[in-house]
Amino acid sequence: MKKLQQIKIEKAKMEEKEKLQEQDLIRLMEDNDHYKRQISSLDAELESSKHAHEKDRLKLEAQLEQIRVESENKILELQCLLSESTKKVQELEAFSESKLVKLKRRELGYKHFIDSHFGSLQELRISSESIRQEVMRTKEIYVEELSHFGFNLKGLVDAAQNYHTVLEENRKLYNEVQDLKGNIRVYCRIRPFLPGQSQKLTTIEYIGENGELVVTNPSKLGKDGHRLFKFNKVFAPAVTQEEVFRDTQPLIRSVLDGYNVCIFAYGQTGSGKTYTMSGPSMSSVENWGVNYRALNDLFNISQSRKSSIAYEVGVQMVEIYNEQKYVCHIFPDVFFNLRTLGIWSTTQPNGLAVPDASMHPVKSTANVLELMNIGLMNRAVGATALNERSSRSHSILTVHVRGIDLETNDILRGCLHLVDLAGSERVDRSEATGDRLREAQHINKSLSALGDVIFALAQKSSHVPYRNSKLTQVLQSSLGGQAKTLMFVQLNPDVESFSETISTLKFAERVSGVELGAARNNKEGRGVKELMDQVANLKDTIAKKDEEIGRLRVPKTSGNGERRSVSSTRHSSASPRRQSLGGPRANQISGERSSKPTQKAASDVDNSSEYSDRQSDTGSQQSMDDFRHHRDFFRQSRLAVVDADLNLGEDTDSRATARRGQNPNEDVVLIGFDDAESEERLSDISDGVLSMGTETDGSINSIVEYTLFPETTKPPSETPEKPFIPAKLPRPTQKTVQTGSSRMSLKKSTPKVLSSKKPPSGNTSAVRSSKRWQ
Ligand SMILES: Nc1ncnc2c1ncn2[C@@H]1O[C@H](COP(=O)(O)OP(=O)(O)OP(=O)(O)O)[C@@H](O)[C@H]1O
Repeated sequence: MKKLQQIKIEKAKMEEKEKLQEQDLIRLMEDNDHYKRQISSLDAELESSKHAHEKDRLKLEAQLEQIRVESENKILELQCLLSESTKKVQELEAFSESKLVKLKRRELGYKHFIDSHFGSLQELRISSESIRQEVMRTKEIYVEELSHFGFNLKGLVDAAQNYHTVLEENRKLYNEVQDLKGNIRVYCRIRPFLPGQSQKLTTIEYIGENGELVVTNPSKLGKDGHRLFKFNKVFAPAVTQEEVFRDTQPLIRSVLDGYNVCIFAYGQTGSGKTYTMSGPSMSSVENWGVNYRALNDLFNISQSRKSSIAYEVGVQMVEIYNEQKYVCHIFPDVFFNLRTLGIWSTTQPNGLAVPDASMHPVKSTANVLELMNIGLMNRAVGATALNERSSRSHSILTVHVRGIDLETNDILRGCLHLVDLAGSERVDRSEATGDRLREAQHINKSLSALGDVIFALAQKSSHVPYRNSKLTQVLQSSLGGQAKTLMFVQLNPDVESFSETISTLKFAERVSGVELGAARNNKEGRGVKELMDQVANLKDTIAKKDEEIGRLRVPKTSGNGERRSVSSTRHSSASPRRQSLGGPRANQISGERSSKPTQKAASDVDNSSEYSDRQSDTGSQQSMDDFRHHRDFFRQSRLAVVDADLNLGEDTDSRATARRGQNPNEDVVLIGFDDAESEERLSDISDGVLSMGTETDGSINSIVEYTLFPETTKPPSETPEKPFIPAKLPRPTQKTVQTGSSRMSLKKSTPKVLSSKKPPSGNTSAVRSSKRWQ
């Protein structure tokens, strides 16, 4: 049992063990499955990695092949480069070899050069030593010469210190010479016939070298047909612009010395005023008129003086039209109404009479030419727009000069007025009305005012009527005082312009006579003049006798021949002025006239001019006495004529006074004469009268007042009462018949001249009464 028990225990153990073994087996079988599965997955993995590896291997082999090809190419390239480099190295070796050879050669050359220069240096050293010795010697000479120069320089310094004093003295002397020549000068210039006018008859018979001028009245034969005038200078038609300027030049210099100068051109339309003042064109220098030449001169002189005086130049270019407006041509927008412009009442402290807004600084002639071109262009435009106004307006170019003396800081101020006056023709003959009449009146007024100012200055009158017109106001600074005045009297030689020519010449003669009557020259001048008159008269008598003898000897020739002989005799006369100076012969004529009024009327142009001659001869004192004398008479006569004219039979004094009180301009229109003769007579006589009216109040009224009564201006002849007889009012009709032919020709001529601008029309009598002094 025990054994069985043991066996049983052993059997249980055996069974236990078997159970464990079974479990192990199961586990091992599971492990085996697991491992089998693992092995199969590892197989699959191995297979895939084998594929991948195979792929990589193929890829790497391809890359290897590519690299191999590339490296083979590279090797080839490198082999090429190597061969090239080898070639280059060989070349460089060859080049450096040759360079070396060259450098060696050059080194040899330098060696030679240095050797030779070394030799020269030795030579230079030797010569520098000799030069040093030379310099020492020269230095000694210099010192000697320097002391000599110092001595000379001292003299120069003294001279330089005196330079300013000498310059000042020179200026003074120069201007004294100018003063001696007279502060008012009159140059007469005769225009040549224009192309196509060569067939025309001329009124100019003789031009003397000393300013004598003989004009012929084509309608009067014999002696009465000739008139003699004397001016400072007469320029023949052929005289060039340069020659005309040569006689004007000295005045330009005065402007730079601080003087005021006024140069104006007077004459009828188309007589060459613009030609003389501006020239026909600016393009050619030889045609330049006074304006351009004057400015050119100003700049040239100012340049030559620039080391001692610094000059500044400014120009103004204005136009006065109808006494109301002026246009600044350089600045066409500047268009002022003079009536509202207070500045016109007096000259400004800076010497400007017009607002300095219109002033333009200029630095050279080219500058001026440019400005004047603009000005002329603007004027041309204005002229078209305003119906060719240029002939009926005064064009004024004013040059202001300011100089600073660099040594003393003194300031010099000079002013040059260059004036192209309005046409001076007798507008009254053209029967103008409306605007034209107004223009005529204004031109008359301003030209008369200009004459009044000149005469007032000549008479040294305490009152100079500058304010009577805008023209004289603008020119105020350059008229009177130290100012110098030059008038160009422009003549048209055409016979048709004879009447205008005579009027112009009479005006000019009176202006020129002004200077002759000046205090300083008068004393010496008159004695000489009287003697010259006597000589001239004697020569005249001899010539007459010769003529008579000639006539008795040879058969009587034609009228023309006779006339020629008269004129030729006259040419040979020593003093052509004899006739106009009014010696004993003139008195005789005057006497005849008063006793035979009908004969006198036959040539009233000459009558009044003879008076004018006498007037200039009698001197300023006499003139002033005459003036006072006549003025009283004018008043009486004027009143009488107003009365006669209106035929009212009332108290003339009160009527006239009342009328004057109403409107000063009314007289101008109302006092008229229908008779053409009286019209001409009035203008002629105005020559002799208006100049005396310098101390009037200057209105148009007063101008007309003194213009209308010609006879009263006749100087007293033997008996002082005679001039008071208004012998020319009224004039017998018979006289008109006697002078009919000459009058016709005169009357025809005037409208012709005017028609070149614009044919005027209208009421004669109205214009007539505004007769201006010519
Ligand atoms: N000395 C001269 N030589 C040649 N031609 C001249 C001379 N003077 C004037 N003329 C010519 O005569 C003509 C009229 O001259 P200009 O225009 O100067 O006269 P004006 O008096 O100024 O006239 P206006 O009063 O109309 O201005 C112009 O054709 C001008 O070229």
